[in-house]
Amino acid sequence: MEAADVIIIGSGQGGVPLAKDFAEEGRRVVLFERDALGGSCVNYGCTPSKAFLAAAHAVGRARHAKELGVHAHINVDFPAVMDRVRGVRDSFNQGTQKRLHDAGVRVVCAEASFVGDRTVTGGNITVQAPLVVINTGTSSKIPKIPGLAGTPYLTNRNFFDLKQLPPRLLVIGGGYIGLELGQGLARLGSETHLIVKGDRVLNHEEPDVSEVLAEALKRDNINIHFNVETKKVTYIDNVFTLTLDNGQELQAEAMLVVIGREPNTSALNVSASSVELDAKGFVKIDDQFRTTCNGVYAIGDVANQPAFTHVSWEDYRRLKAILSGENRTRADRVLGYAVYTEPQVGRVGMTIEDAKKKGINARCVTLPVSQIARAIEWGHDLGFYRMVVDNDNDKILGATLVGYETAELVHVFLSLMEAGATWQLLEQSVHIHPTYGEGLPSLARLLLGDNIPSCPNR
Ligand SMILES: Cc1cc2nc3c(=O)[nH]c(=O)nc-3n(C[C@H](O)[C@H](O)[C@H](O)COP(=O)(O)OP(=O)(O)OC[C@H]3O[C@@H](n4cnc5c(N)ncnc54)[C@H](O)[C@@H]3O)c2cc1C
Ligand SMILES: NC(=O)c1ccc[n+]([C@@H]2O[C@H](COP(=O)([O-])OP(=O)(O)OC[C@H]3O[C@@H](n4cnc5c(N)ncnc54)[C@H](O)[C@@H]3O)[C@@H](O)[C@H]2O)c1
Repeated sequence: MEAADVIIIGSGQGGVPLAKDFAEEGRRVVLFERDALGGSCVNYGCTPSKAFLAAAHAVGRARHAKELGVHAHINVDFPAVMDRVRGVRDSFNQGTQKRLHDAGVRVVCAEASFVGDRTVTGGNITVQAPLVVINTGTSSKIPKIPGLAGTPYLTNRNFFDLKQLPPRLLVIGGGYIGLELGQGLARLGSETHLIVKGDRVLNHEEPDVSEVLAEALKRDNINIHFNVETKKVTYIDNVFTLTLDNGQELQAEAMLVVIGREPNTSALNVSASSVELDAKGFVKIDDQFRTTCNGVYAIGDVANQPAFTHVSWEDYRRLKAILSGENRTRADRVLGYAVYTEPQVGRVGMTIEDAKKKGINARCVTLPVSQIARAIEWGHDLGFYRMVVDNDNDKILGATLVGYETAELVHVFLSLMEAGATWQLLEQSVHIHPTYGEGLPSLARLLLGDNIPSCPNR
């Protein structure tokens, strides 16, 4: 048995900086990682998917340029696209390795499991420490479709290893990953079918967000099959055949299965400790990241936090502050996120439905992007900006922005909400013409009762 000051399990987005900081302070830190350093974000998530979408959206924009009178001849060099994606991913992965090495973290390349309350084993070593942080993330949930097991289907784990563009693609799941990667491959040239269990894509979002996205996907020639389930899969002569419950059969050379995530806790053997899991297998934590076992904390996706990199990273900052004696919690932060389809979805805070459920006296206003001069000039007609405000104190409660690069624009709301601003502050702001940002004070002006947003030249 070895002794350390800190054990980190999993090199996710919070675990890596935590390990680095503690090691730089001179503490003995042991980090267990069973797969690639840097976790999902760096190796199978954000980094490769966004590098991939850079190519896909370049094609999409070139193709849609015909609406501007520009007719492009597009030649996709798919192996070069994917080489670049893997190059970006590898550089981030190597950066993670270097940061941990330079800080003096002892990295154990092995799966870790508990053998006692603060005692962890893996890769032929057993370590005990007063502080253990679990940052093991999630993995793809795989449906029990007859015939699926054993076929070379894709998940986010192996998608970025693709070498050739599949001529045809089936995507099971109409959530974040299905839409981002499905739209991406469609734009690069795969004939794409999206299989959606319910009656809309992105079903965690407001219904009109789903409508805009469905229209955008149709414009990319994606075939969306709503209200269907998959009954059977066969894979013969390098072709998948998917039988739907309405009897329809679809065929493709590639099939992407993206129906959600499940926590990486089964290998942890938490029953050897007092760490408790919830009914879905996530690690139970309190507002200060404490598990039910003294000295053991959990951060990021595995603790059932909103599954985003910036959340796991912010968990690290807050946990570090808590461990150094500050009275911080995870409960008081304004969280946003984005979906990197085209158009994008930028979200922060509450929707009007969320506000109503909480009993808040709230209202919302919505401005179609087609009312914004910049959108008209640039030929973008899909999307809308929406803001939710509290009627009692005028504070901004949330925003949904669907349109061009709204992942950037939504930060205006993140900052306003972090500052506790009222909508009148936004209404009085003078934004630059002609920009998409100009639509935000116009949106606020709708609360004054203006029917036509006061945007120059409109
Ligand atoms: C395709 C895709 C695209 C995404 N895009 C975005 C995006 O654009 N923006 C965004 O904010 N988020 C995005 N996400 C979500 C984001 O990747 C995750 O929320 C983020 O990685 C959370 O990380 P984490 O710190 O919880 O753990 P992870 O990054 O999942 O890391 C956990 C690590 O723990 C390791 N591990 C697990 N069990 C053990 C064990 N027993 N022993 C040792 N090691 C173990 C795993 O191998 C893994 O390396 C995306 C996810 C996917 C799948
Ligand atoms: N831009 C980003 O920040 C980004 C991008 C990708 C992923 N992520 C994170 O990763 C998480 C996982 O993404 P995801 O797309 O796997 O999950 P998701 O929860 O977004 O979507 C999964 C979809 O699959 C559907 N589904 C469930 N079971 C099904 C079945 N048997 N057949 C067909 N459809 C089924 C669900 O109804 C849902 O619409 C996201 O929730 C998000 O937190 C973030």
